[in-house]
Amino acid sequence: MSEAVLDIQSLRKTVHKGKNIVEDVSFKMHKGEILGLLGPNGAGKTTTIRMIVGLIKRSSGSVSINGTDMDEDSQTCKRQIGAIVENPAFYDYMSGWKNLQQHARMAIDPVSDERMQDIIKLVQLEDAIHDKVKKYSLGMKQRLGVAQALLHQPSILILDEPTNGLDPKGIRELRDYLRELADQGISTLVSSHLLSEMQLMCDRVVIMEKGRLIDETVIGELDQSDEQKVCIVAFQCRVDQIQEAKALIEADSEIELLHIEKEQTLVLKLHEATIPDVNKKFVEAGIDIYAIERKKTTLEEKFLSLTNTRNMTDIKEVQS
Ligand SMILES: Nc1ncnc2c1ncn2[C@@H]1O[C@H](COP(=O)(O)OP(=O)(O)OP(=O)(O)O)[C@@H](O)[C@H]1O
Repeated sequence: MSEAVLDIQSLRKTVHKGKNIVEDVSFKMHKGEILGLLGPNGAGKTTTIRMIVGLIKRSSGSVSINGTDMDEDSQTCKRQIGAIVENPAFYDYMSGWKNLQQHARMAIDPVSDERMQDIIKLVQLEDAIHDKVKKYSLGMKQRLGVAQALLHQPSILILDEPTNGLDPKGIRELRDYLRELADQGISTLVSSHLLSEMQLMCDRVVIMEKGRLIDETVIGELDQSDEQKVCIVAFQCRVDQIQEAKALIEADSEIELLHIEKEQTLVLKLHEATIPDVNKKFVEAGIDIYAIERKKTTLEEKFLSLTNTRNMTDIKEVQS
C-alpha cells in the first residue's frame, strides 16, 4: 500500500462539560483513493472533517498530510487540501467562469486559464460555465464548488455530505468525476449517511458511530466468502411458522437474528459452516424452509451486523 496522503491519529473533540463528540478516531487515506466516512446523523463525521481542515480546533490527536504534521507546518498542509465543508458561497449574478476567476485571484499560486478549463471539463460544466450562477441547479453549483476547491491543485479533496440534495443523475456524475480525479492521483474523503451511495462511490469506508470509528471496510472485499467468516443468511419459512422459527433462533446463542423480512424471512448472522445445522434444526422442529439465501454482504448489512439491531431505527431513518 502506498504512503498515506492523509494520516489521522487519535483525533478527539471535547465540548462543554467534558463531553467527547469525537473520540480516538484514527485512519489513513492513500493516494488516488476514494475513502468514505460513513455514519448515522450525529456520528461525528462533520466534526471530524472540520478538525481535519482546521475549521475547528482539535482537543487532541494529530493530522498529517503527505508526511507533514499539521501542527508543524499548517500552511503547507492546508495548501494540499481542497474542501467543501459548508455550502460554497458564490456571486449569483456572475458567471461560473467569473466566480472561478475571482477565487483564483485569491490563490497563493497563479491559476492559468488552461488549468481552469481542465477543471471545468472534469466537473462537466463546459456548457454552462459562462451562464450566471443564479441559473445553476444545485448539482451544477456543487460541481462549481468542487472546481473551486480543485483550483489550487490539491492532492486531497474533502467533501462533507456531497450527495445531499442531488438527484440520481447528479449523484452518478459526482461518482464519475471523483473516479476520474482518483485516476489522476487525487484522493477524496467523502462523508455520508447513505450506505448504498458509499458502497458505489468509495474504495474503502470507515464507519463512525457515536463519535468513534467502529470499522473499516474495503468495498471490493465485501462479497468475499470465508468459511470462518460470519455471514448473513435469509431463511424463508411459512408465515404461520415465523414465531416458532424466531423462538428457535433466539434460544441459540451462536446465531443472531438481525431482523424479519416480509413477515416470513429470518435474516440471521451466523458462521457459514453452521448453515446446514441451522436448516436441520428447523426441519427437526417441523418448520418448513422454502428458501435459504446467502445474502450479498452489502455495506448496510455489514453496518447492521456491526452495530446490532439497536441501530435498525437509525438506519431506517437515515435511508428514508
Ligand atoms: N459545538 C458543539 N457542542 C456540543 N455538541 C456538538 C457540537 N458540535 C456538534 N455537536 C454534537 O456532536 C454530535 C456529532 O455532530 P456532527 O455534526 O459531527 O455529526 P455528523 O455525523 O456530521 O452528523 P450529521 O450527518 O447529522 O451532520 C452531534 O450529536 C452534535 O449535536
